[in-house]
Amino acid sequence: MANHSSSAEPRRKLSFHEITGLLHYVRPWRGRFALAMVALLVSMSFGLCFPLLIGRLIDSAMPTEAALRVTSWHPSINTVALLLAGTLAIQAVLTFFYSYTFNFVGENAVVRLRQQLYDTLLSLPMKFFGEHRVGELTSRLSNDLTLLTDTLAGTVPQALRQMMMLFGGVVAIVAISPRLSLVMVSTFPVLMLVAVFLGRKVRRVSREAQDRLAESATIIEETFQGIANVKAFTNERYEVQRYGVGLHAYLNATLRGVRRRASLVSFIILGIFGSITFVMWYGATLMQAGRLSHGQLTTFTLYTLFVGGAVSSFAEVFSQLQRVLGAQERVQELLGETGEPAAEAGALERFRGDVEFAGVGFSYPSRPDLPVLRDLSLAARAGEKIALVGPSGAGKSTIVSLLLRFYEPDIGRILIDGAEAHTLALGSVRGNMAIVPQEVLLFGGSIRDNIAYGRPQATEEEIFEASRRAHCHEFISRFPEGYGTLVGERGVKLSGGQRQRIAIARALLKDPAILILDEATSSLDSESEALIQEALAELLIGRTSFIIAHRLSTVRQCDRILRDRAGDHDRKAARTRS
Ligand SMILES: Nc1ncnc2c1ncn2[C@@H]1O[C@H](COP(=O)(O)OP(=O)(O)OP(=O)(O)O)[C@@H](O)[C@H]1O
Repeated sequence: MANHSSSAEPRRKLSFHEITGLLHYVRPWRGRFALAMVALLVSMSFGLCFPLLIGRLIDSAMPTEAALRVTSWHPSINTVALLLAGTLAIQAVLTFFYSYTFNFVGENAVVRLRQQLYDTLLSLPMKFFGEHRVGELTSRLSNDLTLLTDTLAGTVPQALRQMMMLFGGVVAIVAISPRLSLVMVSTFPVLMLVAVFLGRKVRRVSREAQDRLAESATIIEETFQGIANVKAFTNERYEVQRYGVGLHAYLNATLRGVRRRASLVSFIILGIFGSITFVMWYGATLMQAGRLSHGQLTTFTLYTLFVGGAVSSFAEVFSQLQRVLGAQERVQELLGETGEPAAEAGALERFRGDVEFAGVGFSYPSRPDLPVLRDLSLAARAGEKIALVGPSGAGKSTIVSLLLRFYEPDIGRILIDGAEAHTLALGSVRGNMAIVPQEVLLFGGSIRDNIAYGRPQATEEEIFEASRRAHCHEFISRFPEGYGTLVGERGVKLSGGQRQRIAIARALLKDPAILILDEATSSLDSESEALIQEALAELLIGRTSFIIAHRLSTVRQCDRILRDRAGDHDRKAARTRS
């Protein structure tokens, strides 16, 4: 997945505006960031003094005529050595400071962004989650944001550093010997042109190799997903062969890339050493003619290395910036999605529990041509129990989703206590409802936390009370750590019946006016079943309940049945009090 996305990364033009846009994320720490910048600039200035001092050190040892002509300042070897030591010490301290600060700001900025993104994602409507894959969203939260941290903490400072090296270096070499600079610079365009040309070819091939690898990964994924099929049809050989063909294509593309990369590397090494030799040769002739001192040539060579290093690092900086701008665009896209109006149950309005569906028609946004509900009408007075019965795919869960306002109906109205649901605060609508699902999902935490999920501000006593009424107090108390017992991967594993009763306790704690119950289809032993039935009876009292029913006994206890016999949307409501 990661491979694939990186290989599919489109090439894009970098604009100055976009790059500076990245700095937007560090605004809350702009003081520190600016200070780190200053430290970086000062540290680099000291770094640029280094070749100069080394040159002076050599000239102090060999005070030739040419050396004496360079400057009137002729310090002793030890003075220069001390200055060098001082420069290095200051540089070390500043480097520690700026690299720590850039990382501090980068990490903080991205932690904040992660939080913001998670916040936005959670507020998005269900429609959004129907259209995006979970893998894609977690990849945004992890990969894209990690890339952003690396850039803010690493690439931005690196780009600044290299830019300074380049300009400082070029100015220095021109100042030392314009002639020699001309010779050096003349070798550059040829080198750069060939490197860019070869680099482009390498990139194209390595992208192709990544695509081939992603394709063969897809073969593995498909095979493992359908492993039962593969084995049943004894197609193992066939799959191995299919994978082999994919791998071969990858290998061919990779080797093509390797050949090109090898020629690029050998060319670059030849180019660098060749131009240094060329420059040194010309420098040596200047030195022989007494027009350049030993120290100057050394200084010149060191600056040349600085400039060469800076130029060669730009390719990497650019590709990193390109990748991060792509990532940033995707993150911004997500941040720009419109969320649901705040669903927190702030000022909760207490509903009576009258619910009415009036001529409701609905199809899912992803499949607009396939109506799921057509002209559904149903009125439930406060406290009534409605059984939703019908074959799989009839639309029972869809009715519940509309009630919870995960989606809005295409036509018709849903009324709660006589008011149109979409005019009520979303927080109040959901705050007045609780759902006991068929498969209860417990979070990795304590049993107490899991029950309090229904009302996080509930007191300990209220939690105990809800557990007693849901018949789970007894089994929880039997655990050595009681309500503090951890559930989930690292804790105890609860049975299906126990988890259901915890979900009932959770709903009791929430004390909703409207209850949605998706009855479990799996059969439990009769004792567990009896406990759940008792707990449910307690929970249903005085609430409007929508029960997705699978058992006749449950249906019998309901006031009304909404039935879809064949999934042909021919629904009729019938009163069947037994
Ligand atoms: N998120 C969705 N996007 C698109 N179509 C959906 C979505 N959820 C359900 N459907 C479709 O809507 C129809 C009704 O589904 P729903 O889940 O409401 O049925 P159900 O009666 O609850 O079935 P079951 O008893 O199997 O849970 C089905 O045809 C299903 O394929």
